[in-house]
Amino acid sequence: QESSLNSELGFCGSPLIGSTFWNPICAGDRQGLTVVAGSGDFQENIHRAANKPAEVVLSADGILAGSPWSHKPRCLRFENATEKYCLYTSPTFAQDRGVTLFTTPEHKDLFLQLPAFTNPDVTQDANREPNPPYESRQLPGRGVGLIANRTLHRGDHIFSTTPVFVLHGDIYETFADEDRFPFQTDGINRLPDGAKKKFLDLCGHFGTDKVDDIINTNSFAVDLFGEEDDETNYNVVMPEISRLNHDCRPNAHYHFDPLTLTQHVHALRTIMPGEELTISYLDPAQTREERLKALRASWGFACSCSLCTQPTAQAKASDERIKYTLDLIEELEDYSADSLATPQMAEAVISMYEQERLYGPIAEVYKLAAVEFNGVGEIWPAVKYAKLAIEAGILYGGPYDKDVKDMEQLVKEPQMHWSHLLRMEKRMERNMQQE
Ligand SMILES: C[S@@+](CC[C@H](N)C(=O)[O-])C[C@H]1O[C@@H](n2cnc3c(N)ncnc32)[C@H](O)[C@@H]1O
Repeated sequence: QESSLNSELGFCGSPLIGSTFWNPICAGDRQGLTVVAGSGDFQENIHRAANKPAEVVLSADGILAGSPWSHKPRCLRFENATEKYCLYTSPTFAQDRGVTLFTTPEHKDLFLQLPAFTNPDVTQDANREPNPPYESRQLPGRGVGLIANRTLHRGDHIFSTTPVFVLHGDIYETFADEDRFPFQTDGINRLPDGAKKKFLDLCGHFGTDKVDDIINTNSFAVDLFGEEDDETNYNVVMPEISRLNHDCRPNAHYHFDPLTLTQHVHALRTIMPGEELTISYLDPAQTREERLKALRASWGFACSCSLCTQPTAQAKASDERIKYTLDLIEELEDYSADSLATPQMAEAVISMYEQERLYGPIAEVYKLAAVEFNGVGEIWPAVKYAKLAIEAGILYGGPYDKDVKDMEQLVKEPQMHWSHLLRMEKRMERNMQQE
């Protein structure tokens, strides 16, 4: 489960539910023959010159009738591989905001089947900020940030935006920088002026190729197409949401809807006017040292949030709480007969998440508690925690998140849920085997 620049760029850690800030540097690169080619929509003529990348000249003169793309797709292919990755720009996507996809022709066809492309109505409320609950300001030592201009309560919607650049995760491993960079730059140049300006105004911090630097610093990692463990990782840049700075105990969280290609941001707790809106760029259930290291490596700053600047005694207690909860969560996620998990253990984890102010990820431990109570046949506490998991899960993973759906099933029919009496049955089986 995890997501901006794909958050855990530096150490490629496991992502949080839904989209995650990601940093593709961890994907590394590989050198290979570059091919500039047309997509499957166009006839390709490949010309190879000695010691030079093969180049493909498109035989079609213009854009095919009915195509949503404003330019002839250009493609890259690694050596003799069959897979190629092409640039597709739709200037009309999301009420003419526009988007460039850098993906395979096969995935391009899947994108075109998404409601985001087939039904423009689904994105009509995205990217619109008639009366935003924040102002954008330059902040000392942290660049641009967004400051709340009115009181927000937990669950309040802050904004929703669609990406202007969507990149298949495999391009980082497949292509050398010198092949990839010009393509990425071309992908941005093809965008409508408004989207291009919003992208180019974003900050980078690695000081490398401008467009690549902006992608590294500002993209979110999202999973698209396929079943759970078989989904493809994409990096998406949504310029407005990228203005949110990091806090290890943020007051807002985001989730990505893969059907509408829209990222939604909501308040996680009460936010007072004048407070900066923040999200977490990484899995917040890590020790201070781990968080500081990851933030420095992936986003180039020394975190000065309230948690990272606590006095030593509090910081040590927080680290110990986090390590302890991670051990307990491992036990709770063990559904074998040997697990020592109990409902009280799950409640202890909830309490520690509250002490840690982990108001987004707490969705996951509410679920563990619901399952634990249902596992021993205590239906009403199970329903109570399932309801809490749904409330927090909608903010954390979105209304269509699989954990939210699972908890809705538990509330509806606890005795029919996969967890009902699971713990008791496993332990009885084990006892019988031992006798
Ligand atoms: C996704 S951008 C956030 C918006 C950015 N401040 C801007 O001006 O566009 C990430 C960059 O913002 C800065 N940043 C984010 N959170 C910060 C924080 N808590 N303290 C200092 N700098 C931060 C870092 O330079 C980081 O690389």
